[in-house]
Amino acid sequence: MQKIIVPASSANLGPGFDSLGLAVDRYLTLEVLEKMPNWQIEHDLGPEVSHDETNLVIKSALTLDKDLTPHRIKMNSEIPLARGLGSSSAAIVAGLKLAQVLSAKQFSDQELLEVATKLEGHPDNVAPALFGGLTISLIVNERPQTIKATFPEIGLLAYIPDFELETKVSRSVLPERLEYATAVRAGSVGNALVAALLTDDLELVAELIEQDGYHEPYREKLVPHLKILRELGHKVGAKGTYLSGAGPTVMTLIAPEKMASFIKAAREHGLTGEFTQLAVDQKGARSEEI
Ligand SMILES: Nc1ncnc2c1ncn2[C@@H]1O[C@H](COP(=O)(O)OP(=O)(O)OP(=O)(O)O)[C@@H](O)[C@H]1O
Ligand SMILES: N[C@@H](CCO)C(=O)O
Repeated sequence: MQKIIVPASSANLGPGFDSLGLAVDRYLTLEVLEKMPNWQIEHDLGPEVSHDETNLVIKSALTLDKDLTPHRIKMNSEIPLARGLGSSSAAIVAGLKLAQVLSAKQFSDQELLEVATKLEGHPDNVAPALFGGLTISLIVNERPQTIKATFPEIGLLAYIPDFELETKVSRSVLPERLEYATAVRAGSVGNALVAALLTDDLELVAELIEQDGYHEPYREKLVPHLKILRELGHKVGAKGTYLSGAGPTVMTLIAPEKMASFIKAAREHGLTGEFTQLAVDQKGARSEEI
């Protein structure tokens, strides 16, 4: 039997809006079971996620190859829905990997990236879900491209609030236009953040990852815990806090030995969501025979 494994991902990393993404070790898995007259996907993700060919996983698979033979699929996901940890991208990438497993045709990594980006709308989550690690992505000449890089050695602590925030809602508060000077500054901060990440300059990362000018200032009202966690991070010497994807999850770069006091302080400030330590997934989406 084939098993497909796809990591969660944390997008933006502050000023890398719609571009930077990091694969993390929470997983969506598919088990490819017997052939069926119609597609059937078993899961316990709740009533809003369908069980037939309208499911995002199956729709994505059929986008790559519309002639796939229907199968029974078992899906398990550790990635919470609509929380900023790339659940929709993981589902899309899992569907593309499913097509790769079932189809007689061959698909290149570039084809997978192109179809996944088209389905998700931007490449920042699908690229790390596909390839693992830290990815720097963009769409140039209408083609998505991505560069895989190494993330510095630092702990990752996610705060996952107990409410959902759909990407389309979180994008609806963004402005249609930015002042020229604001855009220039936001771009230069993003460039320097990438340089700081690639040169392991964690002090500079800590400063720049909190200097986004593209999305966080507009989303703050939807995610009031971002400011609280950022300020607590400064007190305990964290290496930066940012809104993960479209939120509401907030990610803090912080040494593991500082996590307990950070969490304790957050609880004292009334934050009741889940704290979870994450690690970078280096492999990205994969399929294996079990
Ligand atoms: N395993 C899945 N199977 C089918 N549909 C899914 C699955 N996971 C997510 N989805 C769909 O994607 C929606 C969530 O996508 P959304 O872009 O709002 O959030 P996200 O991908 O979790 O967060 P972000 O893009 O900010 O990291 C769900 O409401 C559901 O419709
Ligand atoms: N870059 C995207 C990630 C979520 O899909 C956003 O922040 O809206």
